[in-house]
Amino acid sequence: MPRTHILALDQGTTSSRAVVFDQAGRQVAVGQREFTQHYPRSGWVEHDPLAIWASQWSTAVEALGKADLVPEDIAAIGITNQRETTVVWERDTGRPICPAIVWQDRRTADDCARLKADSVESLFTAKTGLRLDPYFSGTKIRWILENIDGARAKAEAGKLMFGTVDTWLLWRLTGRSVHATDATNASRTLLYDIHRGEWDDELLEILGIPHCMLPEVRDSSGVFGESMEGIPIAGIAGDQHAALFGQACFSPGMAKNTYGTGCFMLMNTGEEAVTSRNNLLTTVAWKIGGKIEYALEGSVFIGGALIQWLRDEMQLVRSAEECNQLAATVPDSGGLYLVPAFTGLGAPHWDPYARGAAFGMTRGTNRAHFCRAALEAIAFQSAELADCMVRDSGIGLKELRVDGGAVRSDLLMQFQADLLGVDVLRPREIESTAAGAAYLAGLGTGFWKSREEIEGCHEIERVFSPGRPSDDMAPLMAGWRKAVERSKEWES
Ligand SMILES: Nc1ncnc2c1ncn2[C@@H]1O[C@H](COP(=O)(O)OP(=O)(O)O)[C@@H](O)[C@H]1O
Ligand SMILES: O=P(O)(O)OC[C@H](O)CO
Repeated sequence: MPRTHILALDQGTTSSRAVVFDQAGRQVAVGQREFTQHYPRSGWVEHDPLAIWASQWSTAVEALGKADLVPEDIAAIGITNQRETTVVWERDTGRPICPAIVWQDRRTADDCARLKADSVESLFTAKTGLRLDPYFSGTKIRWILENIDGARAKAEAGKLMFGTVDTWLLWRLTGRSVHATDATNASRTLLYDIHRGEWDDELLEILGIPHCMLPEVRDSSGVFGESMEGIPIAGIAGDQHAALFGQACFSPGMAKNTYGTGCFMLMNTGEEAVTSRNNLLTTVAWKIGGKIEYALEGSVFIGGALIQWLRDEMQLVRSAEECNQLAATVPDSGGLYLVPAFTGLGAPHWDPYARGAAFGMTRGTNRAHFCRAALEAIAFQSAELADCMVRDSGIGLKELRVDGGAVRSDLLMQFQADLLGVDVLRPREIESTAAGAAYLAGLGTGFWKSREEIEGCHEIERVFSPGRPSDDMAPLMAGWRKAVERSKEWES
């Protein structure tokens, strides 16, 4: 019997998802499960690696069940994942030695500041395309080696394994036999030279991380191993890279923005690793057929999570939909700006000490204004990224492809188009991340033959065109920039 479907495992920050795709690239079933976030101290964010694994596994079972398929129907598995989140486990027992340190975690801010004072940031940036920020895995690994009893000795003796979440899932899926990652995930660790395409011994030495802990780095598309059910695992990419692929942004200058927990804008720059002069990151778009293609990236830490915060912590609304309905009852935010620097600020500000703030409140400020300001904040942050990207690449943005949970908000999409002054294209399947993982796995096994075939699977559901003159938008953007400046260096 021919294998007819691809299974994408999309391990996100707040939930694990499994999505089954058919040959036409259409989603036929989805399983999704949230798992617990742990905030043991201010600025710390942790996950239980076993909860990640259990939730991911159960969503796969759920999705196959919903699609009425058995493992023998699946041609390949693609894995895509929250990036940078750091897992360290024992080679022998498979037991994690501590909770996973999540990408949002700021515990290594002081370590990064010390490294900056040692003037090594330019070295890290030149090799990795990143910055010395607690966001990335490198200083998180060092924290574990220095703070978990016996970890350093065990690591040096080859008894510990490091992995980003893709590696952790791959290792479990293959019955603990394959310890590997792909070049996109490696490019988020601060340890990988994106130009040479290798782990970098000089950076490992500076951070005191033994090479033997690291996974082998492979292409993003191609067979990594087989799951215990005999399904080839044939594609791996960090979620933002997978979304770029899933949105068929295959040519230089094409860009996408994903509105999930955070917002991540990536622009394909082809074979050229463009160095940013505007505080963006240079990253691996994907590695296929042994060839690395690159992207510029702007990473905003809190996007859709601001809406969750209004719902869960502030209890201002019962759902994201209600937030949108309320926001639509007012013509504007009434001068209110919300800066969601809950875990510091990412691109282009890079301030781990910034904290969330609300500015411009008056006696007339109400719940609807908060909802509107929250949606607008997501768009303002993304507009700042687009501005930097255009200046860095020298390529004018022709359109922006969007995806992720928060693009369900028409109000947000329209406001984004108004701010950017270009069309915002929302695809039929807003889960581009999962689609990208599926495409990479499908290409890796011959299920799909070419990028052209994949382009044919990509359908636009709605185009939001700019509807307001730029003269209206410039003062709003100026107000946003003022608010951001005031939220900086709050905690020190
Ligand atoms: N209708 C909506 N309007 C605005 N935001 C929404 C809406 N629906 C979902 N969201 C936001 O989208 C985010 C979830 O998107 P998703 O792509 O699933 O995130 P992740 O992969 O980061 O877990 C949540 O933060 C949620 O608040
Ligand atoms: O889980 P997401 O979709 O918010 O993505 C997280 C990013 O990969 C972090 O860099």
